[in-house]
Amino acid sequence: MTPILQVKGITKRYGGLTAVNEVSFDVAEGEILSVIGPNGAGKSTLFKLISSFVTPTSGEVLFKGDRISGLAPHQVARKGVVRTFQETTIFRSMTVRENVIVAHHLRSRASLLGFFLGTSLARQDEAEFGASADGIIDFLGMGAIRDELASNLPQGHLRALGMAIGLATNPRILLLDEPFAGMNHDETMRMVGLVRRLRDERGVTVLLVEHDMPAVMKISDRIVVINFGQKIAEGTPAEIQSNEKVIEAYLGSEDAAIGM
Ligand SMILES: Nc1ncnc2c1ncn2[C@@H]1O[C@H](COP(=O)(O)OP(=O)(O)OP(=O)(O)O)[C@@H](O)[C@H]1O
Repeated sequence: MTPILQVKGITKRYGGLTAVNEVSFDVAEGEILSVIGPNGAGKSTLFKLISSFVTPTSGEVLFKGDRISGLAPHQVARKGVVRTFQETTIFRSMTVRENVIVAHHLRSRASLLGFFLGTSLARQDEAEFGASADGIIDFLGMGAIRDELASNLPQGHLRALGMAIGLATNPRILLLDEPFAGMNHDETMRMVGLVRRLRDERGVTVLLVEHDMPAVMKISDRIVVINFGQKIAEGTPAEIQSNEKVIEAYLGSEDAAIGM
């Protein structure tokens, strides 16, 4: 079966600096794959290359066998490859539900202008989007804060809202940028459970960049390790934890040791 995502020899140079260097890997449909590596290794750049926020210097990314590199980020998102958290737009003066409804307009037939002008197509979308938004909010266990203004939400809830906004675009692949950052153990475990359910119940393929090693080891089917822009290892959590190159890359870095 063709992998849902293929990263093929992708390179990104900024002037003399090679942020990502000839990285290749495949992602199978329904897989949870983490990208890890010391600070500055090139993980965020790799995510931006996959979601087409930056253009590769060379190499390409294929989604379901079609090249997506070179498309605009919104075109890639419409195809179903959605990056969330760092560049998610949350309208702080809107409620949780309103934010999730507005996010549906990325896949809307009517334009966002139509939504504000109240055209009939937009009104039809509105009813459909309201029901879908409620489904997502319930799925994420956010029912109690449905009508809360985003400006009143603490960090953990804002993150959940970021995920709800990502889900509103009906992704086939969700790219999560440090989903556990700033969370305590209980919040992290709750988020781990949610990501698993996303895959199990909605069939979403998940790629994540994360520094929280215990969470990465718990959640991932497979891990890709990047150091100085290059892929140095790829394998199951158990394989990665005992990989000499990986242990060496992490020695002396700010991140906690790879083992637990
Ligand atoms: N827009 C840019 N212009 C110039 N250099 C950049 C740019 N974006 C990233 N870099 C450089 O590319 C390298 C990789 O950065 P990147 O943010 O991808 O690493 P990272 O692994 O995500 O780091 P962290 O874990 O600290 O978030 C770094 O040396 C960074 O300074």
